[in-house]
Amino acid sequence: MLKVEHISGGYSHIPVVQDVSFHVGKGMVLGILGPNGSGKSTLLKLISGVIEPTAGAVLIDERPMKSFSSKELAKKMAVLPQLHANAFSNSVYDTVSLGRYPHQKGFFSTWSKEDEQAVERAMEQTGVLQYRNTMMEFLSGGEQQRVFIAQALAQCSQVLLLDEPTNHLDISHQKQLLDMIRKEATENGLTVVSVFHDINLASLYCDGLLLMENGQVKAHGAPHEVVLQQQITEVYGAQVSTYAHPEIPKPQITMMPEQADERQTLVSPEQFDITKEYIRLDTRRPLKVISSAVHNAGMGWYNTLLNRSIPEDYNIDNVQEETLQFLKGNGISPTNTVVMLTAVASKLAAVRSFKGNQCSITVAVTAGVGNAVDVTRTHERNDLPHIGTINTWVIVNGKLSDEAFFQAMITATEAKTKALAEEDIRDSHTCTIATGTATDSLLIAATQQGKEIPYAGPITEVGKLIGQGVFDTTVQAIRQYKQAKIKGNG
Ligand SMILES: Nc1ncnc2c1ncn2[C@@H]1O[C@H](COP(=O)(O)OP(=O)(O)OP(=O)(O)O)[C@@H](O)[C@H]1O
Repeated sequence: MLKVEHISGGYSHIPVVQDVSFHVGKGMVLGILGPNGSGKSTLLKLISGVIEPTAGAVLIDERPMKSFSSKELAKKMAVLPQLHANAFSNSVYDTVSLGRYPHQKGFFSTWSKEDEQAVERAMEQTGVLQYRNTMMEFLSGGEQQRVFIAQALAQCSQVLLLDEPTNHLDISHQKQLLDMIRKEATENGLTVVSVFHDINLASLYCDGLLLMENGQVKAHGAPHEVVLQQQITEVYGAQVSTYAHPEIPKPQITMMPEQADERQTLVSPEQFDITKEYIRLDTRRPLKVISSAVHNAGMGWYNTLLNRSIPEDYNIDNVQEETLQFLKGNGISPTNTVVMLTAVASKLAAVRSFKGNQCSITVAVTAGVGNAVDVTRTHERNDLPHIGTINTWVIVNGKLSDEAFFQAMITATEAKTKALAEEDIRDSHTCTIATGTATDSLLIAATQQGKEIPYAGPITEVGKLIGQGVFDTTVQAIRQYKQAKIKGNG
């Protein structure tokens, strides 16, 4: 649809954009990214013909842009510029209607039904219908921005060029506008080229991204090929971190602030609060946590870890709501706390620390093994999970990479399984050695301070600590559980 071939150009012979080429297919959205002054707006001006290229060409449907009359071109391409100097002394309706100029025929133009429909539709799409008779100067910056977008849409062109369309818009209107543009592209074949300052928005809404640096193309491709941690850090000169969007396959970035919280946090068993109701750890600085807990599972940052002792007849169907009530009732922040549940009495928890040369860990385990299962034989049974759970926490005084977090989970699970074998814990149905229970939960947390620990497999220092630590602590917790059962107070 739109082809830009080796285009160069700038202002009064100052070359800004140099040798830029790309192609945008019908119905595609291309986002132009780059730091201030990298030439994004100049590139848009070269494409729209506002400034004459010194080299290269722009083609629409394989036809050179130069060969279009200005009215013909306006039917093909609509432009939303960054600044709107002559915006005022018009009503909203009149401003949007200006977008129909290219469709007027003859010297005495007539306003057709089609013109009226296009204006009404554009005002509706951008949510400015309610302001139709209001003068532009009485609107907020964001409302004016939406009117100008309506004007560009009313033009009903095949290509839409936008320069920071979400500038001035709050998050709700950003979403509304970009959802609408995306829909116009996908459903009605509108081709869009838009400058973005917000890399995350560009990644969410664009099919392709073009990253500019000093007037040249630094990278061009799908969002996952352009939004790369090192590339963005280098081009923008700002330390960023990339992460996956939690719901859709689009990369996102976040800034890394210079002023991090540097208070040293070291977790040790003495900091655990063990009451009748729970085993609790509070830390000064949040821990990075990955867990299969019942409350705040997954990956996140939390100041409080809770392994809550519940009665055997606890109603698990209402667990989310009940947990929330429990936390609120005890003045514990629901958004800052990870919660596990156990039917084992808190006093039977084993909490121990293990020290290496580079890091240390604390392991806390409650081991209710009355209903242990052999995972390799559970396909032979069809009963529901019974209460009886091994809850394992591993807290590392150190900085784990993502890879190390997952390796720590594997290492801890293997060590737990070995502890069950050591203690001859068996599946009551198959009489084979159990590998865990039906509802085991695991938590790996780290202070994320100090030099990064890249791996946590069994032959790394932290892996060795986790292997020995989880094994010893689980064995101790199982023995305490067995003892209590014998005495009848477990
Ligand atoms: N009208 C102009 N006359 C002369 N130089 C200009 C003009 N407009 C922009 N420039 C220069 O061209 C270079 C690129 O500017 P441009 O506006 O294209 O960058 P940009 O990537 O859109 O920046 P921003 O993110 O700040 O909007 C800058 O060095 C700028 O000073």
